[in-house]
Amino acid sequence: MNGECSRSPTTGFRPPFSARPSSRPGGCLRCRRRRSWPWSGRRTGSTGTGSHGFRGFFAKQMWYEGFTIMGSPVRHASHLWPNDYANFCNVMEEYQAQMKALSEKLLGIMFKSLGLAQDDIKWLHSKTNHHPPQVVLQLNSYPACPDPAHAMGLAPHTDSSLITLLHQSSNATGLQISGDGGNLWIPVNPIPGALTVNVGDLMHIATNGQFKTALHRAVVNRTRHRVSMAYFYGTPQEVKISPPMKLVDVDHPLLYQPVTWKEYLDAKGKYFNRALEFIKCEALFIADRCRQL
Ligand SMILES: O=C(O)CCC(=O)C(=O)O
Ligand SMILES: [Fe+2]
Repeated sequence: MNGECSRSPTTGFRPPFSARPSSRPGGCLRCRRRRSWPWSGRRTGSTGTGSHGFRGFFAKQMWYEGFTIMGSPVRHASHLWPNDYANFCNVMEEYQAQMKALSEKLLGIMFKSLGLAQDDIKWLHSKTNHHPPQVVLQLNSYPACPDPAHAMGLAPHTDSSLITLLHQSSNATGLQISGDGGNLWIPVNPIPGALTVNVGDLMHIATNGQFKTALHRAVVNRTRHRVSMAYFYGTPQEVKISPPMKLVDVDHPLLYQPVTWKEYLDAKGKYFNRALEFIKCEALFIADRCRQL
């Protein structure tokens, strides 16, 4: 971890999870007096509401709460808004359908730009593959924070997906990206009507490092409550990801061992931002270690 986050005091803040449950979906988003969404602390397993899945890697709590959706959000939404969850669920399902189509189109273009044909990436095409790609929709909320310089929204991380399509609310800035391992951070400000596309770890593996995974973070805002929606498009559960041989030659040796997304997520769960290092091909891993001695 870097910068201001690591220097932050561990006291002085109340976490932003103070709202009462609302009976109306989105009601709290419209209410100026409420500082957060009503869903903190109800995460069970990998879906539902609460703090971020990777909070365990950081000593400090993130100024953040989220709602993770895989497939239908009905179970969690009906718990949050017992009398009125259908509209929310319909919108989320329609959004996921649109994002899926867009992700497949973008991935096709990205692979094509590397000279790859459909046959080289058969696993990508859900129509020809019996196992659908794994996808996750993550709703992120960053309430206004009284001292943004000493708080972290979402800690520096790379996404584990192939690609992530990110919608940011246009009322506040927050997303930042780093091309140099976290020394310099560049804002990626929202453009109304535009999505941000992040290259994730799986794409990095699948293209033998030609598309590089993007280190990013979200900072918080003193007066504005910011929200974002991240749609993570991954690979089918059982598929071992490794680059097509067209991307491997003497000048571009195979960088990573073949992994399924599940195996990669296990590595991410253990090593977090160093997970890619741990799935490197053994010879490269040893060479890296020797260089560090
Ligand atoms: O809120 C943002 O801009 C970033 C969200 C993000 O990086 C994520 O959900 O993985
Ligand atoms: Fe992310």
